[in-house]
Amino acid sequence: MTRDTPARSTFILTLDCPNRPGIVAGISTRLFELGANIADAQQYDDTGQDRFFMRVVFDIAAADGLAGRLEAEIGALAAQFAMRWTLSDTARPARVLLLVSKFDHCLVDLLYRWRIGELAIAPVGIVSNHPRTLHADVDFHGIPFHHLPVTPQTRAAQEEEIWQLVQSTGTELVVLARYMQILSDGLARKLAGRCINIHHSFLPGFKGARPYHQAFERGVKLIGATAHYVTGDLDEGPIIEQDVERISHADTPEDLIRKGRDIERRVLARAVRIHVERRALPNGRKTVVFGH
Ligand SMILES: Nc1nc2c(c(=O)[nH]1)N[C@@H](CN(C=O)c1ccc(C(=O)N[C@@H](CCC(=O)O)C(=O)O)cc1)CN2
Repeated sequence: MTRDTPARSTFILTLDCPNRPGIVAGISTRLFELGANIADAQQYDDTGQDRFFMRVVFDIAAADGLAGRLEAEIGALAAQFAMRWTLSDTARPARVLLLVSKFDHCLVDLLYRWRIGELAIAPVGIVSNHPRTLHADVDFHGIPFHHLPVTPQTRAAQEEEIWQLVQSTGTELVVLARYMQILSDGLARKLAGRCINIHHSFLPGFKGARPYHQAFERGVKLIGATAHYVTGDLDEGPIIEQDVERISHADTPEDLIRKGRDIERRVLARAVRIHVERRALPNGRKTVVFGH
């Protein structure tokens, strides 16, 4: 951009609504009238649910109060179509709270991708139910670390501390980076649609604890990892991303855990990117994930 070119902002609009004619025309016309340029548009018509999904990336002349005006204009149109919608300024990274337990390979991987600018996130805190000494060799780059130990007796109080942290830091996304505590229904509801977990199996196989040991006993030939939104039903939340790798009869549970670490890391990183780029739209028990 030269000195004379006026600054432009880029926004991502996502929407879903009952399907009917005129949705795309309505959105594109309204954006045109606002002086926006549509750079990318993807849509999906779920004929089974009679529901329409769309993701639009557009740029527009930067101006004070622009986001507020866009929200008012799009909100008026959304009301006509009974849309659920989100509008994000791509210049503002998502504020992310990272939760971890003993195993920090996914956490370290996310911090690396953030540090090199690959992931557009703003880590606001790291929470572990284990002490900082367990991760003594990990540089958290000044991100506040919160040791919040938990027992069955203290779970409610510990979750309240997490919730207070979410609110006080303006957290927009909570990532369970191998956080091995089951969130209560209450906290899962408060974080609906903005809490991602990495489960170390190819769901729906091997839910719950120790999935690699379950897989070893079953004699599988593929292991995998699944990133999903967290709900009150353990490991049942809408799936965002998955991947697998081949294993053999000669692999021990420790081999599966070792091979699984790389799958977990890349699946979680992809899911966080999909979420912060607003490519995942909830669709009942499933998700619509637009291309990238
Ligand atoms: N409400 C939800 N909470 C969590 C989910 C979820 O889908 N919904 N995913 C889990 C992660 N997870 C598997 O990926 C998982 C974590 C923990 C357990 C478990 O049995 N935990 C024991 C304690 C284990 C320990 O202290 O080491 C427990 O909480 O009683 C199973 C699966 C994260 N939370």
